[in-house]
Amino acid sequence: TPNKEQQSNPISRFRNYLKINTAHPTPNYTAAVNYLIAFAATIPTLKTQTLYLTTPDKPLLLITYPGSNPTLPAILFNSHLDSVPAEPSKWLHNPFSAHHSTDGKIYARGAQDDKCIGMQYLEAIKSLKKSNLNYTPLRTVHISYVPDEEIGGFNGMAKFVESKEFKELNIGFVLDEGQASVNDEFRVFYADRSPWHLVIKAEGEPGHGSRMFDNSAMENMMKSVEVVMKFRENQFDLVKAGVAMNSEVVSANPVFFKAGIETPSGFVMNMQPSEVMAGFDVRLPPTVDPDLMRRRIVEEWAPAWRNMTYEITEKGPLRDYMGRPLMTATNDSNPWWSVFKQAIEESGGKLSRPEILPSTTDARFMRQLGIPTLGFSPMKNTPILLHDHNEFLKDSVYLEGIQIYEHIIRALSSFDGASFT
Ligand SMILES: CSCC[C@H](NC=O)C(=O)O
Ligand SMILES: [Zn+2]
Ligand SMILES: [Zn+2]
Repeated sequence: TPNKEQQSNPISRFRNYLKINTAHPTPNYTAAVNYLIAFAATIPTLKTQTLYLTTPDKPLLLITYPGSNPTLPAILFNSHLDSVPAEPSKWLHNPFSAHHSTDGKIYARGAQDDKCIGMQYLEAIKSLKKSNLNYTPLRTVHISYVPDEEIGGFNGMAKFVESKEFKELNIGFVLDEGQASVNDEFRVFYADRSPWHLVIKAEGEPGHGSRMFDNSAMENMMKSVEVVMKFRENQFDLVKAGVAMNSEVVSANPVFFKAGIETPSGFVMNMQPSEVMAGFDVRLPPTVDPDLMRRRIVEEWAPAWRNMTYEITEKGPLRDYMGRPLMTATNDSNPWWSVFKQAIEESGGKLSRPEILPSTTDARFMRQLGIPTLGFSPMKNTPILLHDHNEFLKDSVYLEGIQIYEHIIRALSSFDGASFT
């Protein structure tokens, strides 16, 4: 009969975390936080604290591994509690059963994004304490579990970084989630692209469906759509030609069109509507000047002379408190970078060239405060399945990740920073 240790091992603990459904729109944050608190309680010296920065159904869990010199800036390891929804009928296995296949794959929503890292942080500390009894961190290590990253983080990390509790942590460096790598090198991210939700609206002359006339709302909108799609093609051509990576160009993807006069029996066919709307998901790399982009939108995408209006909703900051683009240095000017990189190398791993993340994470809120923040999830030789059907992570990749974090946590938390605090 299996003993207790065999029943509860890193893989079973990961699978149990994955079985807690924290998918939007109804994430069970309370269950996830209770589970993490119970696991943290099995690791000596860890302290836990639950913060409620908005409503009681959106807890934020903070776990602390105290360092011997609390005056030094601390290290923060962040992960989000939530995940995007899943369509179970389109999966091979139920996305909330954490099915473990005979070839080692663990299928679950959140397996890659990002419940793996949330559990790996704790497993790494557990393992570090077991294998290295004398190890005490110099710097304090904090682990945060935040709600709502997938819907923008406005009631999660955005509130946390503004809190008195966060300021008191005196964070010097942050690791947050990254993305899987399809080859043998780990990926690391020094910036995100900023999302803009752009809605453009065209107005024009209504009229009988049989009439040809200038300036209908539809015609005005179609002209804009052509302009946006041409811009998109030019940006995408840079990627296809190998001149830039996907995350280094501006993406502008149409996500909705709203037009026509709809009745219970369908769209009215013989009326040309007086109003049309289209929505675009626009992503700006930190290297792009947002004012130039705004001018392009006013002058070319939604020009008033074509009877168009627009609304841009910026989903987060573009610049830090000093007005600088939200980028973390990945060279010797950033001592944390050097310590991080060396830890990866000492663990036997290799890093590929630092990248900009194509999407957005909570890292932007910490970079806004000027805190160096890198995106990193130790998943190599793994297909990129975040937000996809059949998201999975191999057990061996998960376990290797725990060892990588042991190296990272030890290196960062023992970094004395000599001339640097
Ligand atoms: C509007 S902010 C949304 C944040 C989201 N993050 C993960 O996918 C993203 O779309 O990048
Ligand atoms: Zn994520
Ligand atoms: Zn995500």
